[in-house]
Amino acid sequence: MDTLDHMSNVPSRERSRSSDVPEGQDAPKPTYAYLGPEGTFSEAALRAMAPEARGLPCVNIPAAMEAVRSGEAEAAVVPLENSLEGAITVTLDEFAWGEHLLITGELLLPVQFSLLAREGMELGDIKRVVSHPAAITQCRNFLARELPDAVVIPAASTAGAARDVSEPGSPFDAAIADPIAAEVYGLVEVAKNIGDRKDTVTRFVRVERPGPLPEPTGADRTSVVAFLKDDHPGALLEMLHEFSVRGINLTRIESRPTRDGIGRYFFHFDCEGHIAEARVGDALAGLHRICAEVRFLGSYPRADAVQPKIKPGTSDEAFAEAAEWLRRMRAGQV
Ligand SMILES: O=C(O)C(=O)Cc1ccccc1
Repeated sequence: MDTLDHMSNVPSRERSRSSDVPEGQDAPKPTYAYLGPEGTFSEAALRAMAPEARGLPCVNIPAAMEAVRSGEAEAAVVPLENSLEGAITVTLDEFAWGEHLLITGELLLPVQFSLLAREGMELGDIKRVVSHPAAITQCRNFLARELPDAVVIPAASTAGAARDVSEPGSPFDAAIADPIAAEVYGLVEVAKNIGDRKDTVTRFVRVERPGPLPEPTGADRTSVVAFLKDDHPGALLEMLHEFSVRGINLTRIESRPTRDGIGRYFFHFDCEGHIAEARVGDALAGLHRICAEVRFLGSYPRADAVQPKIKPGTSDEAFAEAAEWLRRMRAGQV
């Protein structure tokens, strides 16, 4: 995968809510919250998406999103899914349950993991490994093969784990993290590129307070959360039908517990297209009619710039022509 190609599609447009800057003065740098501390993959994603931004490291993903809600940050960059293990559920749940935020951009970040330890440590010395759960699950084979007896402990972030390992008297022997974290925290790479697959990618999204949407580009993605009205046979099929009948391709579907009891779920959908396009708007309105609640999470340019194939009869022109036909019929102009 060509990283820069994907990164270059990040929209440059800033939805700045700051007032106009007087002539001769530099615009203030926007503040972007991210899962800290320095050296996380989230920080790498943020630097790629908004090189001009001031980074605000946060203790966890919900705190980064909360910094946007409170106005402490203009935006946050948070991981949403990875190509090996799927969803980052804490992010999905924050979108579904937290106060409304909008996704305004995305980035695909190729991710490589290293095993970092203090100088002098060797693989055979490592008994306690610490890292973010998303890193641990992507390095399962390495851990089982090379460190079968090691205890693996989850941490708030990869770089936080590396920082913990670097501290004198640390209870941990090694961290799984970005090689960059070795430089930041004075550690050495005991093993490099230890991911179960060497080509994993994490999708990050930029999150902002509700406001104007990014303009459609022709290669967009739309994200929504849908809560069922009631549990009945075919309820999921009915929701999927709203997309399929309008020729809309889904790019991700996830069920998450409603927290009301076993067997009760709500759904996250990502689909191709922009809510400004007739077929997508119509599908979301259809979902709204049949669901208890639909939370619109945003329409934003796709990082891979892939354009959807428009099925005959589902273009904006086809919708406009059909609406005009209906108007004529209703007026008796047969
Ligand atoms: O902990 C980090 O560095 C993060 O940014 C979260 C994460 C962990 C593993 C892969 C991608 C993102």
